[in-house]
Amino acid sequence: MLTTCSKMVRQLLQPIEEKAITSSDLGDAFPPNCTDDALNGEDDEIPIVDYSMLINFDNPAQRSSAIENLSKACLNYGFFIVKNHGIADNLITRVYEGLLAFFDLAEEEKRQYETISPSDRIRWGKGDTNHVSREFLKIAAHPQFHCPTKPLGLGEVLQEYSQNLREVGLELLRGIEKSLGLEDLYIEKTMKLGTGYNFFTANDYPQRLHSQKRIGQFPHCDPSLLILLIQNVGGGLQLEHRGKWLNANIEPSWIIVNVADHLEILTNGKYKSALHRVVVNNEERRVTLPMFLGPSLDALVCPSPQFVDENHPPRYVGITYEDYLEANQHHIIEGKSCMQQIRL
Ligand SMILES: O=C(O)CCC(=O)C(=O)O
Ligand SMILES: [Fe+2]
Repeated sequence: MLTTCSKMVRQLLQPIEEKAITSSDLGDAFPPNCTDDALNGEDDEIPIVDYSMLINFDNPAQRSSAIENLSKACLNYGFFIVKNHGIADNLITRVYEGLLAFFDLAEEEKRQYETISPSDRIRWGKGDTNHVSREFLKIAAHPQFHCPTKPLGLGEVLQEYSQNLREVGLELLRGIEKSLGLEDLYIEKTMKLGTGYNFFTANDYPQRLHSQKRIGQFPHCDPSLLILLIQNVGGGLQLEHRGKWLNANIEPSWIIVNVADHLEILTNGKYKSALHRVVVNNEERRVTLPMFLGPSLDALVCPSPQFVDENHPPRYVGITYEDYLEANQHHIIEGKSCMQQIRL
């Protein structure tokens, strides 16, 4: 029944053509002349969540205060920095080293991952136009973990990091469901997180020698429930907050988390998917690793009854995570947003 419903929705989705990016597509967020002023972000504060307080179950006052912070951050910003997450600095350093070593491989080694077939769980690509310069590696990490075989050891490091990060992400979701007044494990159960589909996108933005090609990624939102990102050097990522772009000046050992499309759908728009973009730093090569912590591919995601009443009608069509990811002929490793198509 659910599958039929989701299939019908899928047929209703109008394909959006993917097109090459040109300067005329830059929109308000990136005016065609791309002056430095238009690309600059502001250094306002970003909310911080202390993870060690969130998991301090022996100290209810500390845990409540962390949940309160989570709640304000999700409601007023849609993003926050996580400190004291317990993932060893040394493991994070090895992740950056492994990714840099992958991107440093000869191009013919990486090209084997360029194909776009429905069965792909690893995908490599690069873009280098007038405005954008980025190389990426996408890998599915859960329920099955996939990784290129070279460089040696990358798979082990990423898998260990992925397991650690997943635990942090699940704990954050438990805090979030508490902040929303939902029963314990509500998100885990309804989104079938035991088989939750998680993927990574590793991004490599080369250093810039000129003020052009500063755009790493155009403004966008992403699918999944939460996105947990680390970056080897500060600067680059900007998140939209009340009409301003805030610089995510986070240290290599911190995690920046943002609310993504499927938490917006589940909460019927109470928590909003965070709009973000990347404007790269001119001096340093920057590697980032967001993890997209999502529902199970077969989970039907629709506004939960707790957020729907006479005054708050459902704002989104229910659709399985898999159908959402595959809308517009995208494959599930692509991770493209299609919120505008499911808004009611
Ligand atoms: O590299 C970044 O800072 C952000 C990456 C991102 O937004 C993405 O890969 O979807
Ligand atoms: Fe993104």
